[in-house]
Amino acid sequence: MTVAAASPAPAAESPAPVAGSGAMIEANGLSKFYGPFAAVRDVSFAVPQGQVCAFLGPNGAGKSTTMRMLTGFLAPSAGTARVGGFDVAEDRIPAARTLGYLPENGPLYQEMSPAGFLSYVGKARGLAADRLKARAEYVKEACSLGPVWGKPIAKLSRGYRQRVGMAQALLHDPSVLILDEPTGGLDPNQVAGVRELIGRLRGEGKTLLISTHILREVRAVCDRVLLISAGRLVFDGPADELAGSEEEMEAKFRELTAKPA
Ligand SMILES: Nc1ncnc2c1ncn2[C@@H]1O[C@H](COP(=O)(O)OP(=O)(O)OP(=O)(O)O)[C@@H](O)[C@H]1O
Repeated sequence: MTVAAASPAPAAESPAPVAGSGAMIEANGLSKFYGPFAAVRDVSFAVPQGQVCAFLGPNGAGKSTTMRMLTGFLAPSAGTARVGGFDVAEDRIPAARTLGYLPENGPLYQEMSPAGFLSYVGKARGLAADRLKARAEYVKEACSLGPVWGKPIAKLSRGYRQRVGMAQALLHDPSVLILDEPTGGLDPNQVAGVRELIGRLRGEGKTLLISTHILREVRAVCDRVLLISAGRLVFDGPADELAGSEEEMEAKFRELTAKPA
């Protein structure tokens, strides 16, 4: 649920600088066990400032679980996560100020309009009234929410609901965005709109981690690919290193994520 992303904290000021490795997103040996089942096993990576990184994997591979641990919404069984240099478990408030998160299932609070919902989220994050007004105008335009600004979220199409989710993730102008399937269930025009928005965010120097199933989009917008299969990281490198053409990329994806016989 999207509002959870607003819960940790007031976001009045910019956080202190990134420390340590200089990475904006860091997974250090992250694991999540449900009983004996390992949803995520010993996943480590670091995303530098300004990089747009795709997080790929088959259904059930562990993408959402990893993202929830990176955003501090799920406690890992082992390992640590840092955003903007802040440990998401120990330094929750500055980590939350640095981070915008689009969870898998988009925004709820169905009876609210996008305007009301974003105002609610902004206040929960501690944005001052004039800043909230300015940021709401920005996300309204950036996410093309003008036509539905005053309509109940319950009445919106899936594409518009997804944009409301993006708008809440962007509202406090975070330098890191973790987006769980921002193009899930969208039509090609809507996918193109998300691609454009990601390009704009890249231009603003944001650091992005994006899970997706659309390999074509990865080649279009991402600098780097992290591929997870059965909870383990099986590839980490530039998209063109994974494969030259879209067909080759699909073949490589299947090869790297094939279950052992
Ligand atoms: N609370 C839970 N209890 C038990 N198993 C869980 C729980 N949450 C997730 N899992 C399991 O962990 C594995 C990883 O799930 P996760 O949602 O992270 O995958 P995913 O890569 O995001 O998949 P999708 O692309 O379908 O969203 C799956 O097998 C899932 O069934």
